[in-house]
Amino acid sequence: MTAFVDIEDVTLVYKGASGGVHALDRFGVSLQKGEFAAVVGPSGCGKSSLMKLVTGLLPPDFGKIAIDGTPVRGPVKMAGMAFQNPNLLPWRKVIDNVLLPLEIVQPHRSRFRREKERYREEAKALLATVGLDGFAERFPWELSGGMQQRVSLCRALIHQPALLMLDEPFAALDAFTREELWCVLRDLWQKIGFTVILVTHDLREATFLADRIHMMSARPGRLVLTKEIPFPRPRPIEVCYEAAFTDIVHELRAKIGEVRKG
Ligand SMILES: Nc1ncnc2c1ncn2[C@@H]1O[C@H](COP(=O)(O)OP(=O)(O)OP(=O)(O)O)[C@@H](O)[C@H]1O
Repeated sequence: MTAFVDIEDVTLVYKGASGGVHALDRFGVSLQKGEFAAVVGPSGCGKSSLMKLVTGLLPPDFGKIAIDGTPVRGPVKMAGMAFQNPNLLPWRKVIDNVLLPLEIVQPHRSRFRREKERYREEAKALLATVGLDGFAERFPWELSGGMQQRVSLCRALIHQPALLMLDEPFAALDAFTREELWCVLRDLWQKIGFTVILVTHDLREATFLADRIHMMSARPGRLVLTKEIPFPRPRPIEVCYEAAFTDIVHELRAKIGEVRKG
């Protein structure tokens, strides 16, 4: 089967006055359509750089990336993105933050004015799916951090991207809210069926959510191992408290420890 996301042998060097930073070295993984992948690794190993390459915000120095068979040569329209900071615009209501990509990304942009009511209904339905029914007309600063991150997920998904790129989206949340949001993401993914690349430091998060976890070495980031997560779907949150789950987390933690020491 051909891969939906194919990252092949990518190398990235940030050029600078002091000789450059070798961020990624011949990194490669591939994802099937609808797969949930997590990328973990020591701090500074090049995880965010990988996200920039896959979304076409930076070109690799070597190697190639293709999405759905098309080489990435510039910003990728079929990707939605969410980051650690929800980055909502404080002067726009929740619904207008969610609608923002539709004002930018074609073909929605040309239709937006004409079909605004339909789009607003879609945004409200998506907000309801993440538990924010009735919050569409609020401003971001009236919402908790977890609620803002739910809005950020809706904004990433409103244009129905085939690929969702997440860079530490839950890192700033408390442990309970984080687990709640894992379930929100799990449910959205199961309902809609997009492909996900999740960058995270949290090994429990990766093990709960992902089909496969890819571990990177310390910088320059190389692929060290790929771990298949065997728990059946749908996964209840209780799986995180089972011995088999904890064993995987410990195994990954030990491996990251080795990788950090080089
Ligand atoms: N624009 C840039 N110019 C120069 N060096 C950069 C730039 N962006 C990142 N780097 C360097 O590239 C390396 C990889 O950075 P990156 O942010 O991709 O790592 P990361 O794994 O996401 O880090 P963390 O886990 O701490 O978030 C780091 O050494 C970083 O300092």
